[in-house]
Amino acid sequence: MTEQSQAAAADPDFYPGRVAGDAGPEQIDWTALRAAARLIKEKAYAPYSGFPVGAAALVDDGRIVTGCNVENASYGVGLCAECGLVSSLNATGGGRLVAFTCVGPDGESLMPCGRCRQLLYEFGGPELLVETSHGIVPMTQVLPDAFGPSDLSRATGPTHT
Ligand SMILES: O=c1ccn([C@H]2C[C@H](O)[C@@H](CO)O2)c(=O)[nH]1
Repeated sequence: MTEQSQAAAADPDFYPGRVAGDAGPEQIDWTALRAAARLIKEKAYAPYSGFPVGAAALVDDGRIVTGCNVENASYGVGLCAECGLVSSLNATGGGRLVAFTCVGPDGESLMPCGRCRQLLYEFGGPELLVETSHGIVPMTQVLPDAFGPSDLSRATGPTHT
């Protein structure tokens, strides 16, 4: 059992990086986050789709992490901007995502794709604030009834036939 799955087993509300005392949407500098997403979008490698994406998130220690999409000639293995963002989060010290925004080719808000909602849930949990074209909403609205780390507490151990 890993340290994280032990923590998940001990606390049903566990998710990595959880802290008390969350900031509300009004405490977040969304303009700065959007600017960071627009800036990193310029680094996207999207020669196949022509659809550059930039993502930026505020971490609970105040730093901002970003990511851009990186495509591949083997289309299916392309990486979304959120993949780069969560990699950067972990590479630069970990922590919990507090607020997230993503922009598409026009620099305007873009909803994270289905898989990336799960990536974001892992590191932001249900309270992560997400900017959408219709306002700022918690992750519970973006990924309702989410499967998450705490569900793994029901594991029965390795099986094979
Ligand atoms: O949330 C999303 C949705 C799409 N893309 C990328 C994947 C692909 O490179 C391009 C077109 O789907 O946009 C992201 O980076 N994040």
